Amino acid sequence: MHGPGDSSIEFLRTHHGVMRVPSPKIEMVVKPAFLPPALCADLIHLIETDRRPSTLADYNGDTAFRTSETCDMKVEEPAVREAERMLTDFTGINPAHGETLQGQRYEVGQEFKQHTDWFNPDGEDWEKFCSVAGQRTWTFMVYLNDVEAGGTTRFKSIGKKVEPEAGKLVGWNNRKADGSGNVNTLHHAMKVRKGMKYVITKWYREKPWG
Ligand SMILES: O=C(O)CCC(=O)C(=O)O
Ligand SMILES: [Fe+2]
Repeated sequence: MHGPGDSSIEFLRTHHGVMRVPSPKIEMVVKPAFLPPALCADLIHLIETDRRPSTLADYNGDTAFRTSETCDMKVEEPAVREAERMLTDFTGINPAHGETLQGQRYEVGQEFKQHTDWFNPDGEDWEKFCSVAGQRTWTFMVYLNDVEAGGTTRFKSIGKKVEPEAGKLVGWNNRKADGSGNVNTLHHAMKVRKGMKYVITKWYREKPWG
């Protein structure tokens, strides 16, 4: 049995249209057309009107590491509430374990270089980011638009590339069976070559968030 901050492949596969990425190294699913086009458009509008330069939890000295812009999605907005509700139904995770839904916007040339979403328990930022809510359990992100060129999310160690497509969801377990971080979740949001890219991301924690 898994905890309230956790999802499972078995549960996710009960939803219509969910594909498991066929790799024993990672628990990962893709579901095309998870969010309807009108909701994607509303979320894009919110990101457009309220964005700031993205930050890094573990700053590594590379100012070009994450060049996108970020929006903390406000639950007062009906579109955000609807997306949150759909994510709760889909993941089966108690929403109290979710971080604030985050929007991302990438212009041509912007990217988020290879990283994991889980934190290193031996790193200096563990205390700051994980002492209360614990490790990140699952990541679920949704592409909000079709990108003209580029913007692929590449998982190098499993040889998987996920192409942006309006409404498509991708989700993965950040941990191995023993609860430690899975290095096979390393991923790179590659540079947008043409057009713009918008995504929303939901990260879940072992313990309740804030
Ligand atoms: O935009 C993407 O394709 C991935 C974003 C990402 O990895 C993140 O925000 O942690
Ligand atoms: Fe990431």
